[in-house]
Amino acid sequence: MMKTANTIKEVRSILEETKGQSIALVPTMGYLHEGHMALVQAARERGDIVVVSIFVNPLQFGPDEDLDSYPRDLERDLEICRAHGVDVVFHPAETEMYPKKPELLLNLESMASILDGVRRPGHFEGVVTVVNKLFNIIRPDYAVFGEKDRQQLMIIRRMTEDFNHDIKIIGVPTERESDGLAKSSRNVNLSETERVEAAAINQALLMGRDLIQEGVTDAASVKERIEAHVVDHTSGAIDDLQIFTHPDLNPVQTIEGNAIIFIAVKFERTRLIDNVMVMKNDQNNDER
Ligand SMILES: Nc1ncnc2c1ncn2[C@@H]1O[C@H](COP(=O)(O)OP(=O)(O)OP(=O)(O)O)[C@@H](O)[C@H]1O
Ligand SMILES: CC(C)(CO)[C@@H](O)C(=O)[O-]
Ligand code: BAL
Repeated sequence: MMKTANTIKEVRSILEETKGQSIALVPTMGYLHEGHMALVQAARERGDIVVVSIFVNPLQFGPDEDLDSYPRDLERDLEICRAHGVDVVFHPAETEMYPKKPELLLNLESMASILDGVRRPGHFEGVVTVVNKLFNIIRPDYAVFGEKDRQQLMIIRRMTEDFNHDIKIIGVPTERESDGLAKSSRNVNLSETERVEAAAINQALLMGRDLIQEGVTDAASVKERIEAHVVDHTSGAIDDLQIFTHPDLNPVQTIEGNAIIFIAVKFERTRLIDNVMVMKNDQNNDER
């Protein structure tokens, strides 16, 4: 039977009883969807005990961001977890995670000097701080994150290494709606029209990927074509659009090797992100 815990003491005592079994943690901010369940599935394949944490972490939201309108529905989330065989849900209150204003915040260097590290100042510091706390509270053997938030995944891998956490970080490919839109809790905050338009984000990325694979090497022209597609098909504004080398995340002008295209699009109430990997030397892309 699934167990739920609201306090650190409770979750530790539940996990104490599972001693000797491996633990796989799936950190989330709730309002769960099939993307989260792909993470749960990956966790289930590795760990004996699957723990899902649900915590909307205020520390990773900027003052003008959507902390208040971030969708929440704990009862629905618990039902979904139960139906997917999750063993433990950890759902702490803000006062449990931050009884005091943290004196120590983790600071980030170059990996947060691009993309959402720049667009959302302080965001990744908030993410790595809470993930570091979750790692210390749950002490998992595995922790699972989505490639939709690829920069986050890369930063968490690095934080795990820097802090010598003995935890294997698992990355899971992006789950998509049938029209290609990356599943995201925030999609519910799109208007009906925006939801239809938002399919153009992934279409544009795939078009960019195709151009590169057909031999276009000039990053600026690829970006221009992607931008034109999004502008023509949506009412959203491009907040960010960058092509970086994979896996080093260096800015690229002439695309010669593997690359990642990142995009962020702002609709009226909602900012969506997506990315695709472009493997130049073989056809083994991680996306459709
Ligand atoms: N479509 C998806 N496919 C795979 N993993 C996903 C997907 N959406 C979210 N995740 C992963 O789920 C974990 C928890 O993410 P979170 O709770 O913020 O959900 P989200 O849908 O990304 O919400 P948001 O709307 O805030 O972007 C993260 O590791 C994230 O990368
Ligand atoms: C990893 C995470 C749960 C930390 O709050 C969050 O950034 C998310 O949901 O991706
Ligand atoms: N999915 C990343 C969490 C955030 O946007 O704050």
